[in-house]
Amino acid sequence: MDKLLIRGGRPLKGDVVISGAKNAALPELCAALLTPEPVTLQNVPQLQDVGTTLKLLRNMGVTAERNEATPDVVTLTAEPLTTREAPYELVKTMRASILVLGPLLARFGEARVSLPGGCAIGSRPVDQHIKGLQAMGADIVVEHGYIVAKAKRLKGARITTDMVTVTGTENLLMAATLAEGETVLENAAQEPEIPDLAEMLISMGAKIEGHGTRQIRIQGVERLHGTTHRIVPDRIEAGTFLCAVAAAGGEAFLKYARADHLGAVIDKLREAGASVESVDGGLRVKSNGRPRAVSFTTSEYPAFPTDMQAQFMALDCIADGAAVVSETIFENRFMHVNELVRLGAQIDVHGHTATIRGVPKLSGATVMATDLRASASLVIAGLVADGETMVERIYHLDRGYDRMEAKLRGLGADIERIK
Ligand SMILES: CC(=O)N[C@H]1[C@@H](OP(=O)(O)OP(=O)(O)OC[C@H]2O[C@@H](n3ccc(=O)[nH]c3=O)[C@H](O)[C@@H]2O)O[C@H](CO)[C@@H](O)[C@@H]1O
Ligand SMILES: C=C(OP(=O)(O)O)C(=O)O
Repeated sequence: MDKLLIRGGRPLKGDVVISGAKNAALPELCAALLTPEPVTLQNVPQLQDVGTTLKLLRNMGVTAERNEATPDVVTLTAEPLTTREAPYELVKTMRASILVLGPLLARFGEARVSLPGGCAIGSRPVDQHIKGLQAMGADIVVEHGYIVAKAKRLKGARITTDMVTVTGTENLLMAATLAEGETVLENAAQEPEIPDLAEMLISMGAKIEGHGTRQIRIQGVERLHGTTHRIVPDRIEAGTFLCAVAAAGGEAFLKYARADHLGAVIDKLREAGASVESVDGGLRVKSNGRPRAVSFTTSEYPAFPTDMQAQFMALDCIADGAAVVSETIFENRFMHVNELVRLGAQIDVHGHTATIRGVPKLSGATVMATDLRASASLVIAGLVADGETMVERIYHLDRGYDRMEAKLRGLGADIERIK
């Protein structure tokens, strides 16, 4: 199993290119199922979850070709399909596999998708996806660990989800594009990946309004056609590099990073004392010495993202003062705390709240990554710690970051992958 060896204490300096967003790429790859015509995606990040999604789609008969000269361009053709099934072996490694459910059901009238099951950060049920599709007339049973769904043609409906769900909104949005009549999604997620998906679907002939707001209206059409779409830059990857520079010191230019998608994170970084500036083509970040401790609460976009909680906590670990961090989205998303403590951090957890008392220095040790963003948090901690930090189980990191250690090395970090 690969590990990362980090020799901490070096400031970061230089330019880094932000890749396409994992959380936009995954639904957008699945959206290719909605049409028999070729769909080309540009700016596809090179990460494990994309590989798993391509495997899942190919397993159904989709042809998916990466352009050799430009590996960030993938063309998919979902015709003919040999099966409408997403097997457990593939779904278990990536919860976002549930995103094939809506498109399969909408275009083919049937789908058999393994239940994703629990994962490190919480139980993560998909009841809202199922409830929404049932409201659109689907006949759904859960048997032998699979969601088995059938519908002659989905019918438009008004759907109010019990909570804001990102992939739930995406699944229902994709399904509604081919349904008969109008669908109104109330309490829809507003994360930037949703309008990006909606723009892609519109370019395929879908009729969608209100994406990026709490209410999305979709007029179903008979069929969708092929398209070429460029995936939005990854705001969480950008946020991770912003935190890394603010914690480790130095300054960097993040090419393609978008300030308008990172409002809450940038506000908190400024509160911590870093300078973050929107410049032509990206973001510039500069550390102004030891950060100040900053408290925050995770919530739905546009509030502070849960996917940045662990990385910002690493910054708070070496900040001046104490911070209180509340996690409101996932019930078990403090798995990084015990590992940060192994590096010398002072953190107490009570339920959904962590109190961090900043220390002047962390000290390198061997730590174990437990989930994707926890891994990124340990890498940031390793960059600021004295001596050597070994981060084990980085397959979690590889799931969602495009060549992170190479990008950090480009900024001057002393970090290497141990095979
Ligand atoms: C591939 C992708 O885009 N993943 C993101 C997506 O995950 P994902 O879409 O899985 O997260 P959701 O927005 O659905 O989850 C929000 C909350 O709703 C709950 N819930 C959700 C659906 C459901 O049917 N029932 C239910 O109870 C979840 O357990 C969680 O507590 O949004 C999360 C929240 O911003 C991010 O951390 C993930 O990076
Ligand atoms: C939790 C995450 O992803 P996923 O929903 O794919 O598990 C994440 O990107 O931080």
